[in-house]
Amino acid sequence: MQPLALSLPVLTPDTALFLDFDGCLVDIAPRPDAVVIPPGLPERLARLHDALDGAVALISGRDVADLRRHLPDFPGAIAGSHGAELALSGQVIETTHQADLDPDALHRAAADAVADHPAILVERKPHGVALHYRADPSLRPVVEEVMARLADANPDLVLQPAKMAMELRPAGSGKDGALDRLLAMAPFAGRVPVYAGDDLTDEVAMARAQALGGQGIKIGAGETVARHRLPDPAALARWLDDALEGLR
Ligand SMILES: O=P(O)(O)OC[C@H]1O[C@H](O[C@H]2O[C@H](CO)[C@@H](O)[C@H](O)[C@H]2O)[C@H](O)[C@@H](O)[C@@H]1O
Repeated sequence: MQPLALSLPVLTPDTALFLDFDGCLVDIAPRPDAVVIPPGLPERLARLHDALDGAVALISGRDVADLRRHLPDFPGAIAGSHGAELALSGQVIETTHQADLDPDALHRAAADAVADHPAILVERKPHGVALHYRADPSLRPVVEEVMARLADANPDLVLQPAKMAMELRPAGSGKDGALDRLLAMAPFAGRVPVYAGDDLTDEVAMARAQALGGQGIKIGAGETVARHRLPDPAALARWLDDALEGLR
């Protein structure tokens, strides 16, 4: 494991800022629909968007519509569904579809497979499905077995371990690819990426940001490739506020 630098990156006017959502901008909640937007978060994001000339993006495993429900006024780009969706200026401009993926059928298959375990939450996703075992962590082996079976039956999807959950996401999607796509377009192109995230899915994106001369910030505990760490979303919020002062 790489030693983590004690200092945090400095945001400069040529930074491109990439922020994960669950566990990074908002605290982890018992269920996906129970997350609480911290007071001041929408305003903080809007101010960052202004200070960085629009170069602020959300990059999440959630789909774009879900993120928009939680942050309806977020003015920046959103890469949703682990990068399978990309939205700029309120429009989804790019979607990676699996021609033969029927999300309803996948959701039904997952729900049927765990019907004997009501503590497992089945999350329907437009590009896959997630099974959550947060309500009863002893059910993790059940979730892993079911998801491995569903992955075998759906070769266009890949398994993605998450926090107290397993997901199936489109093969070829990923937050590193989302970072690359955004960095190839205005207003992100030519800027230095800074990526903050808390989960396994963020590791490839933080590695990519650092390989491109930028920085990764791991939120919370756990092994990471990131050179920097903050303990929780509240600490990230404080650091972002300080960074905003420096950008004025
Ligand atoms: O990429 P992210 O923005 O971090 O999203 C990753 C997944 O987050 C959600 O699940 C996680 O957060 C839930 C709410 O705090 C929590 O209950 C769950 O245990 C976590 O795994 C979301 O439900 C997924 O769709 C996202 O892919």
